[in-house]
Amino acid sequence: MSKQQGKLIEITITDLNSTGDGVGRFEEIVVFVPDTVPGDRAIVRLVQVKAEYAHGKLHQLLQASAHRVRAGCIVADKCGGCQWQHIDYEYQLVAKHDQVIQALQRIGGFVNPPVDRVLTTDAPLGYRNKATYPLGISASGKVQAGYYQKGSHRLVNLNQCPVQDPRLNPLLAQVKQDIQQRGWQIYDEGKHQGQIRHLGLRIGRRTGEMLLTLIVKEWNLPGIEQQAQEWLERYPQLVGVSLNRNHHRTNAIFGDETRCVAGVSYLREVFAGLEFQVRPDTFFQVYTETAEALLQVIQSELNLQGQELLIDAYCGIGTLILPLAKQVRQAIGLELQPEAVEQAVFNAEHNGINNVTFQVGAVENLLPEMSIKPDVVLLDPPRKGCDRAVINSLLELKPPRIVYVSCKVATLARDLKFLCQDGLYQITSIQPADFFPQTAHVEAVAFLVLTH
Ligand SMILES: C[S@@+](CC[C@H](N)C(=O)[O-])C[C@H]1O[C@@H](n2cnc3c(N)ncnc32)[C@H](O)[C@@H]1O
Repeated sequence: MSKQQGKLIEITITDLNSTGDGVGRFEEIVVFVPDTVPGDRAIVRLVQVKAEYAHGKLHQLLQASAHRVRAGCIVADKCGGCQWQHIDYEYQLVAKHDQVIQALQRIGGFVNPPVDRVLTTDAPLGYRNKATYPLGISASGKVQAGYYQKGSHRLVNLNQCPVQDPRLNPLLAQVKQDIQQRGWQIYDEGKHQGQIRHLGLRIGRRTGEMLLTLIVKEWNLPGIEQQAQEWLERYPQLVGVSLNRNHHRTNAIFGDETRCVAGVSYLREVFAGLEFQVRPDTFFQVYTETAEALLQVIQSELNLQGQELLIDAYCGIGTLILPLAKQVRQAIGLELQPEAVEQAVFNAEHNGINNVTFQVGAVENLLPEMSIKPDVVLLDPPRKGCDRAVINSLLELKPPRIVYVSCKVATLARDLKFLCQDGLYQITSIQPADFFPQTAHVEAVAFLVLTH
């Protein structure tokens, strides 16, 4: 038997899979190897062997691919935050384009999907406007913050992260020290004990305003008011410090309740020419500039004439619906999270947009109850995609145009298959966008028209 666990094999990497691992073949099986690139020839240690595939670990690089680069991060080989720091940026874009095509072909059954080049604003580092770091304790008792190692809950301690907006970095090391000095207990997920679980940082790219949030197990954190004031004084761009309580045994980061401890409970950001207030606990696209470029593609593709009724399902704090509302007769936003809707209502009023209303609830409950006939439905669901009830309502409502914004192409492909069954809808184009450089994640927008 030539494929035992632990065995060293020599392979050539020919592909990348959807989670970002290199893919090669050894004898009759497929081998997935993190940290490799198509074109690499390598010695790989088999770490898990199944009948038709195996997982391997890079042991020695014999010949480096032409697409391999030196990572822009010193912990890139350990940290699970990025998968593609070792791949040149041009090739990352090519790989993401392929990823979208493959998902549409394999999962959606589309033979020749019309996928455009990946949209990018060409700043593959220093782009993220938000960081949420799990906290931990080192063997010597030091407070740590960082990301988990690939496939584990072991923390890789960071004092800076090259994909984050560099203005957030100075806070990281100092806040860890302050937590240590205050003697606040770091949460232990095994025992479900301790006080602080995560450190959240957020920045308005255009305004420079920052928010600091501690995600805590219980509200009681002695000295937090004084510490929060000290942080506000030390960092003039920091406009608010909040606590968010998550007292559940869960992998979800944020809990349901957020309280501002010092300063204000939101930062201001300029997006598509509008001023938004963004809270620590509501969704906002992490790459502001590319999200704005994608919105321009949506606007140009839709070519709205001012007469349309638009529904934005999964509208968040109004990032997409508010700029679009200025180009239609009426807009309706649907959103599950009450805090996001509250913020969306504020953002609409603040920008003088008065042809938009919002409904709080799950799209799968709200949409089937709607008796109106929208001209355009915009969908921007979380990674799991649309509930089947949402797809069924769309098949009944038959809006002439659907725009589907997705952060997971597998569920996009699944949902497009349902919408295009029997030829009811046709995809006119698909625009991928690089919202997450250095990672294997890709955003994509599909434009659909009703055919009959
Ligand atoms: C990917 S975000 C998009 C938000 C917004 N379109 C934007 O660009 O900022 C998805 C949003 O859907 C909301 N959401 C998740 N599940 C939902 C559901 N079943 N019904 C309605 N909204 C939901 C989340 O709270 C989140 O605000």
